[in-house]
Amino acid sequence: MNDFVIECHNLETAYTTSLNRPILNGINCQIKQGEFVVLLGLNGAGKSTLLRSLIGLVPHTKGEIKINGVTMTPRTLVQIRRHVGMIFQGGGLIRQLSAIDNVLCGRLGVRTTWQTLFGFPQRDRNLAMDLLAQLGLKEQAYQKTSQLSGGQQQRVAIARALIQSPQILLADEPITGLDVVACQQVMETLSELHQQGMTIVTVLHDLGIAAKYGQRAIVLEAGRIVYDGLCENLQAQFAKC
Ligand SMILES: Nc1ncnc2c1ncn2[C@@H]1O[C@H](COP(=O)(O)OP(=O)(O)OP(=O)(O)O)[C@@H](O)[C@H]1O
Repeated sequence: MNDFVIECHNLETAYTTSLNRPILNGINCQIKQGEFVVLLGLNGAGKSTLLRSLIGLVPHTKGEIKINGVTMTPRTLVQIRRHVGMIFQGGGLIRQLSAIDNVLCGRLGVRTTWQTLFGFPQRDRNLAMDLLAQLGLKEQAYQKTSQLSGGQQQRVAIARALIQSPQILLADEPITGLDVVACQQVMETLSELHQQGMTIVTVLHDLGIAAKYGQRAIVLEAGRIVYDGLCENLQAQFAKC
C-alpha cells in the first residue's frame, strides 16, 4: 500500500484522426494525498482531457488509472467518483437555478429519485448553506446564479463539488475570465482547502499564479508530460515546449 491518491500508468486515449495521435499519449504520474498540483500546457495539450479522464469521463484505451489504490473500471467508477470532486471549465452551473439549488445538485449522485421528489432533505440543505457561508456567499444563496459575478459563480461551483465531501478536488481553469480580485478569492479558497488536507489538481494558464499557489507543476505538451516538478522556473520550462 502506498500513499498515492492518483496514479496514472502509461495512460493513453483513443487515436484521434484530427491530431494524428491519441489525445493523451503515455501519461505517467503519481500524486500524493494533500498535494497541490497545477496542470499547465499550451491550448490543446490535453490538460482538460487528463482531468476528465480522472473521473472516468474520457475512456482510456491503454494503461491504468488508480484512485486511492482502486483501479478505474466501469464497476469501480461510482465508488471512485465519491472521492473526487470536479469543477468544470466555465463552472458548469445551471444559470436559472439559485446558488443553493446548484450546490444541492452535487448531492444528486448520492440521493435516489424518491429522496428528492419533494425537494432535498433538510440535512442536505443545511450542508449546502454551510458551504455557501464558508465561501462567503450566504447572502447570495437564493439568488439565481446568472445574477452572480464570475467569481461568485466559481465559488458556487466549488461549493457544489465540496458537498459530496471529496478527498480530491479537480478544477479545470477555475480562474479563467475572472478579474484579479475574484481570481485571488478563488485561488485563496483552493489554498485553504489544501491547507485542510485536500488534494488539489487544477488546470491554470497563469504561470505567476501557478508558482504562487502550486507545490508541483505538471506540464503537458501534445498529450505527454514534458515537466513534472517544482513550480520554479516555469517560464524556462515553457520556453522548451
Ligand atoms: N471529444 C474529442 N474528440 C476529438 N478530439 C478532441 C476531443 N476532446 C478534445 N479533443 C482534442 O484534444 C486536444 C486536447 O484537448 P484538451 O481540451 O484536453 O486540451 P487543453 O490542454 O485542455 O486545452 P485548452 O487549454 O485549450 O483548454 C485538442 O486538440 C482537442 O481538439
